[in-house]
Amino acid sequence: MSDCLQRFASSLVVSCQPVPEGPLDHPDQVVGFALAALASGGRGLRIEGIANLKAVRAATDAPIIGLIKRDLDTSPIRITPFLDDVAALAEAGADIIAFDATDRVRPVAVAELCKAVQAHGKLAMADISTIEEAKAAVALGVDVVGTTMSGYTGGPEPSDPDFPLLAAAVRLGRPVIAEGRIRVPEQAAEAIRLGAHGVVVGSAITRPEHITHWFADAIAAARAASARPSLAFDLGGTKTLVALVDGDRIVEANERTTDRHLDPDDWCDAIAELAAPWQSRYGAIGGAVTGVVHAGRWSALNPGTLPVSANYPLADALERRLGRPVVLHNDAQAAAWGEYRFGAGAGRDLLFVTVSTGIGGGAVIGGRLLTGRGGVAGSVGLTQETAGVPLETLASGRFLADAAAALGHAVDAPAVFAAAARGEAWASAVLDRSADVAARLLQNLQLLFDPAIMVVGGGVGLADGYRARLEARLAHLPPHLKPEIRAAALGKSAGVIGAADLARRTL
Ligand SMILES: CC(=O)N[C@H](C=O)[C@@H](O)[C@H](O)[C@H](O)COP(=O)(O)O
Repeated sequence: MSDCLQRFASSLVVSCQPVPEGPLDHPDQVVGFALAALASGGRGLRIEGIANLKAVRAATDAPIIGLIKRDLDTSPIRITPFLDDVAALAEAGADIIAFDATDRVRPVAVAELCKAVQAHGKLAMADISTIEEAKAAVALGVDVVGTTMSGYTGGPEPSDPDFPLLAAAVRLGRPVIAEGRIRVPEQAAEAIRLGAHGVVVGSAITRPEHITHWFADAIAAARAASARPSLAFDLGGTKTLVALVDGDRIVEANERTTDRHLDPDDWCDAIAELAAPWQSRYGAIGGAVTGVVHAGRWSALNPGTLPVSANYPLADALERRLGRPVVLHNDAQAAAWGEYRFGAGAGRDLLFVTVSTGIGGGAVIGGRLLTGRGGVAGSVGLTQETAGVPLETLASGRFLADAAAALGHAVDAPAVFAAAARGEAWASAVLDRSADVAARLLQNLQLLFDPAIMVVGGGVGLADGYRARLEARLAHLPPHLKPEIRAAALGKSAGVIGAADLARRTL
């Protein structure tokens, strides 16, 4: 490998290309950027234009990738399209000359550009956009390949670097420079881990106009999202709650019994009717539903709760009625997020387990709500206690009523708690059976995720004495394995508060 390439092996190369015609578009400023970069860990430079290149060459002997950008009427090729450009760059002191090597209409063939660069005693860098172009360039004998052009040959500009292309190009055996949309240090490090010979970073270091826009746009989006309340709904098996939500505050709410005998179209109509009075008062729209939502489609997890047919297009159905996109989540996932942001979690990693008519859950780990591949992450009630027996059938509110009935007491879950409080042994025994199963679940979840806290909610989970039963069963565990149980703080509002916040974040 040439000495020049060796000098920035596994290192940062800083592209110092001001925004054309911007206030920093002057050779003095380019030299300033270049020297600042070299003084701070940059090992090479990428410089556009002859005047800039000459000025920088006079200021440093660091390796320079030179290029000339042109806007041609007859070709989309912008980077070093002509042989004269190659000669001028060689003359001005570039060590490496970069040229567009994409497979598009061009004034000069890639082979000729490559030959000319090397004839001037310089290294040829092929800026490519596909693996086929990389292969063709390597076959022509270029010295180094850059992923520079990926994402810039048509279609919308992606937001991430093209790491799959980098990884594939590295396998061709020629040095590859990762370039294009590397915005944060972690991406630069990942490029090196993928085998890049060097990493070119431009905009994120030397285009303050772009960087300022990134910040200003993100702030503007957050401002717009928090300027108005969100509309959120929680569609469950027994009730449909629709609310205007401002942060963690329910401004107004409307509720209706969910008619299980109707179908999803009717449930969507109900949501739209309940939201109608607030039409112009909300920004984002978020929804929490029982069952699983993935890519805007809704399916039942437990048809006993609400008999939704598989893959109902819920996002479309609601957007048609509400006139705006709706961000959807499973209800327990949304509640987990609500508790994480505004409730018992207070920003700590948590597992949320709601023991109610059924059992649901959600996980927020590392500040992210886990939704999973298909949307079912956190559905702890459906984990199998023994083959074919979902855990919730042995611990939920439904279980309490069934177990009571089997003992000759035709009562609901609250009545089981009341009987236990009166000292009736049969009721305590039923609660103990549920708590045995739920405590085992919490112990397993601690081992799987090791969250900071375990938030327990739901009518059963929050009923008098239930948490104490769980604590008693976990008391023997050593501190590092023992779940830190907290009572859910948002109650029945957790779903709408979480759904509203999740929607606000996607604006
Ligand atoms: C596509 C194209 O014309 N890229 C140019 C190539 O020299 C420059 O405008 C980029 O700034 C450079 O590639 C570095 O990329 P980023 O600024 O994303 O770090």
